[in-house]
Amino acid sequence: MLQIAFIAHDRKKDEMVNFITAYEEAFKDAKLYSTGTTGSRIMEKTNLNIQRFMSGPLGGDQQIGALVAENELDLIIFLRDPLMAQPHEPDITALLRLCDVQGIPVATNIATAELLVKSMMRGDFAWRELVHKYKPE
Ligand SMILES: O=C(CO)COP(=O)(O)O
Repeated sequence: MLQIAFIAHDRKKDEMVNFITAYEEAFKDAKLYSTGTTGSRIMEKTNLNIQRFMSGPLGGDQQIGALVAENELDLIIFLRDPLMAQPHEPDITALLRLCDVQGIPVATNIATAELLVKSMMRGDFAWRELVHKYKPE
């Protein structure tokens, strides 16, 4: 089962909710995670069940980062706000760095998110199942 995380900064939350609503079917068989407020907003508008972590500024990005460090996540959709400074910028940078360490597909804008989700729907993420299967203990 694919494991996916959703994160959106405040001014990107509507875009995230609209996107997930449009592609809800594609996410229904995955194990889903999110930061606190993003997850609440998505669950209000969809039937998806999401395991929510802390809100981003309170450590949610770091909690998702811990899953990335263990190579547990297969896809991250992280709609960042490029025009607003965040108090927890170091956490955001750390999360994206860990995605690069593990080679995890991560979308930071809606155009990339759409391409990755379409690719996931086609089955292009099968290699991630192998990552899980052969992960060292
Ligand atoms: O700040 C965030 C990610 O950096 C998102 O956190 P929330 O989903 O709790 O708003």
